[in-house]
Order: sequence, then structure tokens, then C-alpha cells
Amino acid sequence: MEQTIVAPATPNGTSALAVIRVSGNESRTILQKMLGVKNAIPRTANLAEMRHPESGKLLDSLVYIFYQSPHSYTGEDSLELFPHGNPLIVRNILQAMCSIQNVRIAYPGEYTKRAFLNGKMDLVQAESVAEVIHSQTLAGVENAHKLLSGKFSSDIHALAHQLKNLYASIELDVDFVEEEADPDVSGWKERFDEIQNRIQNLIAHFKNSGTLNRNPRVVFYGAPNAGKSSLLNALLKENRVLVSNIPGTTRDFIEATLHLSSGDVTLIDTAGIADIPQNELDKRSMEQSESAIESADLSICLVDITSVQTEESQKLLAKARAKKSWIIYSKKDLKENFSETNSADEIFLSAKTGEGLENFCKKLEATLFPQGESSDEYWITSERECAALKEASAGIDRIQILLRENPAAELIAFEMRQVTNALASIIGEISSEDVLQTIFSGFCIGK
Ligand SMILES: Nc1nc2c(c(=O)[nH]1)N(C=O)[C@@H](CNc1ccc(C(=O)N[C@@H](CCC(=O)O)C(=O)O)cc1)CN2
Ligand SMILES: Nc1nc2c(ncn2[C@@H]2O[C@H](COP(=O)(O)OP(=O)(O)OP(=O)(O)O)[C@@H](O)[C@H]2O)c(=O)[nH]1
Ligand SMILES: [Mg+2]
Repeated sequence: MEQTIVAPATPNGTSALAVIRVSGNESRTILQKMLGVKNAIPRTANLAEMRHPESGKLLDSLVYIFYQSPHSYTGEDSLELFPHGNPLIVRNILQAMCSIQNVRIAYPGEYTKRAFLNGKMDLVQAESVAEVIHSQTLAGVENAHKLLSGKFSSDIHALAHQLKNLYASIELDVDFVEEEADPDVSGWKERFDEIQNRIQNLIAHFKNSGTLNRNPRVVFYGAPNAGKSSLLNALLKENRVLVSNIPGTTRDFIEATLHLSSGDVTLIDTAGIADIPQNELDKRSMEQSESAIESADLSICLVDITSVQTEESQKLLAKARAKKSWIIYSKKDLKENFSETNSADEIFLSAKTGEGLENFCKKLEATLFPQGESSDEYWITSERECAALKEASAGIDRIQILLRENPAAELIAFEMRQVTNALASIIGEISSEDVLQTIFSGFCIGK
């Protein structure tokens, strides 16, 4: 960390402005030699001409901000430069700064790594920084913000604290009993159970970031000709898929993105499911439909309102209710006085007239992007953190066995240290250079 690091914080390309980050002791040298600034006021934006430290050649006229250690992202003296967004200018400035001794280009993730090493954030928060940047959905961003703000970290601290208290009271029990008799372990089991429950609860909140970062998937299924493709087109307001009155028009399943105000949804139109497939192709496309239904976050069964009473429709409806699918009665325009007395999850609409579409979208939105109580719940998305939780859980399991079979205080104490270490590794109180290398090398340059 003796070296000063420089890197672009914006992508390599033409833009209105670019951002360059500098962190380390030479930030002040750069201020003096390149910007001609002796006493920069920290955290204030100023305009200056930036010049090459040796030739004095103008590099750009730009805005800069100086951050004084320890009040910066990394905790070191730092500098942010906002030149014009020409990649040639950015490269020129970086090269010119690197001509100063002890200044070099940063490794990926090095700013955040320094922030971690300087105690500005723990390892969970450092990992969540990458998540904030790379999340592909608003739900993913929101979750990453929760992790960044330290919600998960403070749960880990609370657990570690609970374990420490338990350790202290076990030591006390053991001291008290001395050599006269075995300590009374009856009360310990429950306290370990409680810790185990909390760890298990955290493990249950693991979701790989792939699932959190893809749009919710909604699949339409139903009998051939039910109007699935027509509904997809009506929602997208374009003729995206082929529609016809020939049953079996859709063969492959088709995905399209529907933009709702709270987020995007992937709609999947499938081949109609008939009672008995007519041929091999039929059979294969129906199998595809079934697997699309299984992979969906929400499945919606369409039933042509004019054929509700048929045996085939009734079979499909029974299946839909068993699967907890939503049910849409389509082509409402063909049967105006249909009794709408079914369950709340049953919807009536017409792709032809557009009736019911707006309500349907509202319902989709409310279900897929629930608003309101911005809960404290979060998902853990790091495999590393999840593995450490499992390690802690396995340690508690071993303690429970000891309590049943051989409650020797020193054995229990040994296992408790393993659990404590596993928890400490999550937030990085214990970490190896290897682990840090793995984490931060996956970051962008400049982050
Ligand atoms: N210009 C700029 N925008 C940015 C960042 C940045 O580094 N620079 N960030 C980079 O991720 C994010 C904001 N996060 C930041 C976190 C800490 C500090 C910081 O200077 N912390 C000091 C002072 C805190 C204070 O005065 O409130 C500190 O923690 O001591 C800056 C940005 C997003 N936007
Ligand atoms: N009157 C009316 N006709 C509709 C409506 N929706 C679809 N149709 C007609 O129903 C027929 C079948 O529509 P599709 O959207 O192709 O049905 P599908 O469910 O995709 O059928 P497959 O792809 O064969 O499984 C077409 O002739 C559509 O014009 C509607 O809301 N009202
Ligand atoms: Mg179709």
C-alpha cells in the first residue's frame, strides 16, 4: 500500500466526462505538480488545468476533488479527476501520472481492497460493492444495498457475540464445578440450539446471484388456440409472435420482455398442450412447454372462455389449480355475460379488445414486484459466505454430539473457536491473501 494507484473509474469509450481515481500518498504530489494546487480544500470540486509533470504540456482542463486521509473511500489521501470523456485524454493523464515515482495503475478491485484493509468496510460489504455495480435487476440492486449497508454484517456480529457470551458462561460453569464433578450441561444444549437456528436461518437466505439477477419469468400455457400468443402480442403492443386460428401455431417456446413500471418481466409463450399429441413434433413441443412451466416464477393457464365446459378445459383447470397457476379466461369479447364468481386468481380478458389487460398488468406488477414494507430481509449471494456459514453450522453440530456423548469443556471450547473463526472469516476479521486475491480480482479496474 506504499504505492499510489491510479485508474479510470468509467468505461473506456467516448463520453461527456470520464472519472479517474487516484489513491495514496502521491495524490498531493499530483495535485502540486500536475494541477498546480498547493493547499487543496478537501471534498470540494474545483476547476484546474492539468499538465504533464515534466513537459508541462496541457493534458486537459478538468474538475477535481481531493479527499484527505482518513476521510476517503479508501481511507488514504485520494483524488478524483473529471476530464472530458475522450479515451485519448484519459490514457494520456494516466500515463503522465505514472511517470511520477511510486505511482502505478491499480489492479482490479484495489480501491475497495484498500478500503477493506483500512477498516472502511468489512468483507461482506466489500463483496457487495461488486454486486451493486453488476446487478441486472432492481431487486438485485436493492439487495446489494442492504448488504452494503451492513445488515448481514451486523447479524454476523450478533451471532459472534452470542457465541462469546456462551463461551464465557461455560467457562464460568466449568471453573465453578472444578474437579468435583462434571459440569451441568443441560442448559447449554438449548443455547447452542438457538445459535444453530439462527445460522440455519441465514443459510436459508442464500440465493445465487444468478436467480436474484434475472427478470421474473412468467409462462403462458393452455390448450392449442386458447389465445396465448395473441395475449403476448397484446401485452407487448406488437406482433411479436405468429397468431392463427389453426391449433398448434406456436411450436417452440418464445421469450419476450415486458416492461412494467417497477421492472422487466420475461414472458414465455408456449406451444398449446393437447390431451393427446397428434405426432412426434407435437409431443416434443408439449414436453418443452411442460419444462418451461416448471422453470417459471409464475405460470398462467389460459382457457378459451367459449370452451370452459369441455372436458379438456376442465382437466386443464384442475391441473392449473393443483399447480397454483393463475387462470385467465381469454376471448372475453366472445362471451360478455360469463359469471365472474371464481377465485381471486382468475382473470377475464380479451386480447382482441384489450379489456382486462391493464388490470392484469397491475396484478402482475403487484405480485412480482411487491412494494411497501421495504423489509429488513436480504439474500446472501456469495458462495464464500454461504460456505463459511455451513462450516459454522457443522461446528455446532459437533458440539451437540459432544454434549450428548462427552461434554469435556476443552473439546467444546475447541469446536467453539472453529465456529467463531468461520463467522469471523465471513466479515474478514480473519482472511488470507489468497481469499482476498480471489475476491478482488473479480472486480472492475477502478473499483
Ligand atoms: N465521486 C464519487 N462518487 C461515488 C463514489 C466515489 O468514490 N466517488 N462511491 C464509491 O464507491 C460511491 C459512494 N460511496 C462512497 C463511500 C465513501 C466515501 C468517503 O469519502 N468516505 C469517507 C468520508 C465519509 C463522510 O464524510 O461522510 C469516510 O468513510 O471516511 C465516498 C463515497 C458512489 N459514488
Ligand atoms: N375474439 C377473440 N379472438 C381471439 C382472442 N385472442 C385470440 N383470438 C383468436 O384465437 C385464435 C388462436 O389464437 P392464438 O393466439 O394463436 O392461440 P394460441 O393459444 O397461441 O394457440 P397455439 O399457438 O396453437 O397453442 C386466433 O384466431 C386469434 O385471432 C380474443 O381475445 N378475442
Ligand atoms: Mg400460439
